[in-house]
Amino acid sequence: MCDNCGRNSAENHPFSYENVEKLTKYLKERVSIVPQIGIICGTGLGVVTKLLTDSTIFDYKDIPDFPVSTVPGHHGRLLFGRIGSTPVVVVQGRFYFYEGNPLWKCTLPVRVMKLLGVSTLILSNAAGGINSSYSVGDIMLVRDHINFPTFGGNNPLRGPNDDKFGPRFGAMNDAYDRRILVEAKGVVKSLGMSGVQEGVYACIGGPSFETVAELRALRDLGADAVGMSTVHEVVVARHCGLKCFAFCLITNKCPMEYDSKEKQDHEEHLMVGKQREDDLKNFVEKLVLRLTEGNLA
Ligand SMILES: O=P(O)(O)O[C@H]1O[C@H](CO)[C@@H](O)[C@H]1O
Ligand SMILES: Nc1nc2[nH]cnc2c(=O)[nH]1
Repeated sequence: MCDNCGRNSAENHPFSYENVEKLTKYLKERVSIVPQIGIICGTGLGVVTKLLTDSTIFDYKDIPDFPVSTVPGHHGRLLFGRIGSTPVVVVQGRFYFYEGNPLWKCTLPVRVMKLLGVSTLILSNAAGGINSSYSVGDIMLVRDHINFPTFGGNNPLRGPNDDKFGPRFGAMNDAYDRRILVEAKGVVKSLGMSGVQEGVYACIGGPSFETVAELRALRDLGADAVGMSTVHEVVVARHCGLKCFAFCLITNKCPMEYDSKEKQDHEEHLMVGKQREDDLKNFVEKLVLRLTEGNLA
């Protein structure tokens, strides 16, 4: 029974704290790892799962009340394991607004991770490069975001606030943890990685990609890259006190001119992820180790 609205099924309306607790209990009873870091895999970025040792895997369809993924390239699995000695949980299979999900449902995995014990979240995504200096295959460390759905009132925290998760009104000027960003830059340097940028990610609702006029507007508003995810997860993560770090794989250059040859194509975005797999895997592995060693996780 939902405490917020009194209805029976937890499937079609916001989960109360108790609903999420129940869901989390199901997982806790079946896995001994208490994850410290949560990782959300973006489109084509499932390579991170290869880092896990000692893993226990749940298909979403087997977890009572958990939504299922429908987007190609997203497996729909929750994986528990270790990266080095650090206990982690990996979300492989996002839920998107454009699939018809309300944002509270898109962000459910974040609250599940919180109640599992996670304190730091690493989010990744495939994004289009708006900044003219970006190339396909670049990695952009996210300094900040522009949450367009929220400009229109569509925020995952809309509706009754559950104080057990966090306060009604929350600051977002420190959405992306500065100290983790500094560590991430240190990892980039130590690995000698090239093609790494730092910038602002804009989220639009999708699933259609942007018009040229929309892309120019996003650029003029300060966006360096654009996608359809991540920001609502960060809103919910910050609400419940998780530290956040995010990075984008630039899978395409956005067509900023009417005669641009660039084209946005989901299958191609998956391919670019494959091409940068090794770098992404090494980056996440080293970052997790650094955060643990530096007591930042
Ligand atoms: O943000 P992630 O999950 O990487 O997915 C990105 O890739 C898809 C488009 O190819 C969109 O869903 C966009 O948001
Ligand atoms: N909205 C949007 N999402 C993406 N995901 C990967 N590339 C893009 C893009 O160009 N635009």
